[in-house]
Amino acid sequence: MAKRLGILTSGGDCPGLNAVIRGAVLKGDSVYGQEFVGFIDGWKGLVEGNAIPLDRRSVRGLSSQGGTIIGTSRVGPYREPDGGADNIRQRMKRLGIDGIIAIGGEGTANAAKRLFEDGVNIVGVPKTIDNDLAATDYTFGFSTAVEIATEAIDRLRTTGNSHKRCMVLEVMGRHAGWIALFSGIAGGAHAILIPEQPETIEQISEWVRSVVHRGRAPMVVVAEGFTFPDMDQAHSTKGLDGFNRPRLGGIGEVLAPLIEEHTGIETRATVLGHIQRGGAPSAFDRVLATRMGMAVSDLVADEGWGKMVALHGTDIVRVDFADALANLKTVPPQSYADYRQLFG
Ligand SMILES: Nc1ncnc2c1ncn2[C@@H]1O[C@H](COP(=O)(O)OP(=O)(O)OP(=O)(O)O)[C@@H](O)[C@H]1O
Ligand SMILES: O=P(O)(O)OC[C@H]1O[C@](O)(CO)[C@@H](O)[C@@H]1O
Ligand SMILES: [Mg+2]
Repeated sequence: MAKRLGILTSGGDCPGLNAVIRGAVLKGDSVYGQEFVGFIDGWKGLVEGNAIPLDRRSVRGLSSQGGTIIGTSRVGPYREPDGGADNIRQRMKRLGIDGIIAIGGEGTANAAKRLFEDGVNIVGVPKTIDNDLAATDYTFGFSTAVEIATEAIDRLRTTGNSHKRCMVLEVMGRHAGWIALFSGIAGGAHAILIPEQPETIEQISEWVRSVVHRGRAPMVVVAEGFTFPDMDQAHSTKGLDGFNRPRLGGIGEVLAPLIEEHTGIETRATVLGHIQRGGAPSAFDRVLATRMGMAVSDLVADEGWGKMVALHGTDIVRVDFADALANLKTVPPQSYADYRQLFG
């Protein structure tokens, strides 16, 4: 049985990461006698051998804390000169680590899958506020992000109503519009624009005008990955991230003046940004993250290398990395079409 485990958090942070760490350490310690270390700043800490001990005392009170106490980064495990499976296996041997628990999104899971195929003992826990991992029905962090975005919509509506303005709220969602869709429905938005379905400015303006004709102030929610039909990639003016992908954000600021130009209605944009990723997790996310942490302790006790824990219905199950990564979970066209009937 694997006794000494290294935990890392990789990719964007997400409310609930600390609750996973706490759940794993508490269950591992009390049920299996497992010991844990935390690698600092994701794969970087593993590659550089930078680890801190994680015992019961160090995870005290963690389930309500946002962020990750062991840090995160977008540095990959194959980075030269110290990365790669051989170096990592040697590093683990030197530190007496039997297996790695990688908590992260799709990129982290892809890196973990590759390490597993190269002979590293590794398991995964899925995380992302975007909720776009097909492996699991919900990821922790998503509920928190939706709560924050919904509160933002509620607040924007009172100021929009007072000034009779059109308000545009931009939320995260690179490939999937789940945060936009859920918060938009919860907040009664008049149009919800998601990466999965381009819409023309003419259509958006028609929805906005019809709201104004009813004497209401329009509320539009747009995901950062939304595109107009003539755009071949999402709006990006902020350079590349650590893994050379365009940093998104700012489509709301493009959309607002276009709405104003096409409708004559004064329009303001707000970009919610990292506020939706920071701070305390919702109660739902704390519970989900704690359950996933406890389940991953069981998984390593069974030496279920190459698998991730996931939520299926109300159960926490185990899935192979390969199956988990087959597809991204995007908003189904039919589901969007149903809600779209309510726009305007
Ligand atoms: N296919 C891959 N092979 C090896 N390493 C990868 C692969 N994909 C991603 N990585 C590494 O793993 C890191 C984490 O992935 P990424 O930055 O996409 O975050 P993530 O885990 O998907 O979380 P987020 O949801 O915030 O994007 C990347 O920055 C990159 O260094
Ligand atoms: O600012 P960062 O850390 O690069 O992350 C931004 C990205 O992270 C995500 O929230 C996914 O975690 C995306 O929606 C967004 O594009
Ligand atoms: Mg990613």
